Amino acid sequence: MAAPGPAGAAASPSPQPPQLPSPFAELVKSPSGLEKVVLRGSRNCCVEVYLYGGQVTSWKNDNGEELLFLSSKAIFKPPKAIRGGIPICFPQFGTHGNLEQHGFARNRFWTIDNDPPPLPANPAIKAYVDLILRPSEEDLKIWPHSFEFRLRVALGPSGDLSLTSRIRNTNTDGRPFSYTFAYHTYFSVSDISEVRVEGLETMDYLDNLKAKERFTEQGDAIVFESEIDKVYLAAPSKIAIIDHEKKKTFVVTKEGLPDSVVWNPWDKKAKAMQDFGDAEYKNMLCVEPASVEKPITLKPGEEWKGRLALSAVPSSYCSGQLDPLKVLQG
Ligand SMILES: O=P(O)(O)OC[C@H]1O[C@@H](O)[C@H](O)[C@@H](O)[C@@H]1O
Repeated sequence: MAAPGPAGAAASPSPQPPQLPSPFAELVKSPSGLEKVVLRGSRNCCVEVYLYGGQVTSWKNDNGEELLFLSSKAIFKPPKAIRGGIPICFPQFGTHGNLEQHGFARNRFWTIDNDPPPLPANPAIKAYVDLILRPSEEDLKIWPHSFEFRLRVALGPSGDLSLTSRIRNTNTDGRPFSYTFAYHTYFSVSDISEVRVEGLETMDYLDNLKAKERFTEQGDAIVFESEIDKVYLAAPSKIAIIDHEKKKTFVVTKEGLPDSVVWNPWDKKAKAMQDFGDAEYKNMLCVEPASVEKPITLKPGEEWKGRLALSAVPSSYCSGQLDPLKVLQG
């Protein structure tokens, strides 16, 4: 029996934080009061995932260098989604439907899922966390479908970050549902005018700045001189973001996600966003593996899987040595 406290009342044990299956994952409270899971890898390698939005907000390499962009003006207070990292757009990407822009998953509280159905085993991955989102009564009023959305965030031994989403239709009334989806990934870059994206040249895209009209990308790799908001269709499974100044290449690998959005608000839109610094557009680029053009449809009991894997490798492109095909084909 517990010993009585000073006032004679039984001492209540201090609440224990939930145990996570990975010894390299820890649940902590951020200064904003929101909870986040910290995944630790070798040396200074580290990933942070907020339960709010199921959102990765930080990915650091061995040297402790931040690889994702998070706005200095990001608001960590519901219902605002956190500006930066990797927001999850579900069940709607952008304005492709009647829901709020980018759907509601990014501003809901997810919970830790300590007993998810197994994923293919990868013994090399020691730092991971599984989250789950189910719709609330309120959510069912705006999107009348029952679902389970399981998200695994994993930090690989060489510092690679992967996100695996599994979405299951749990409707009991026999109805299918359809959705669009994106991993709205904000990369940190040295200077947007020194960046090029390879893998999307010659692709068809829908231009969000031109009423979603369809065009074909011309010429070489994508470079940035003004606002861009394009949905590249049937994009390849590997895309390279080459940062000349940092001599770094991000390799974005996607599975189950045919499209890829590329977004930078540039100066005018940056100024109009309350949670984004006026000049921050220079230091970020969104490349967002997505399924936008053709919504995904699931019948009751069916499950969809979409995976994003990110790695950051040194590049020597500025000296003209890098063969883009080597980056894209491994
Ligand atoms: O401000 P939000 O809702 O986070 O959206 C940011 C941008 O997200 C991009 O994915 C969209 O293509 C843009 O049209 C949008 O402006």
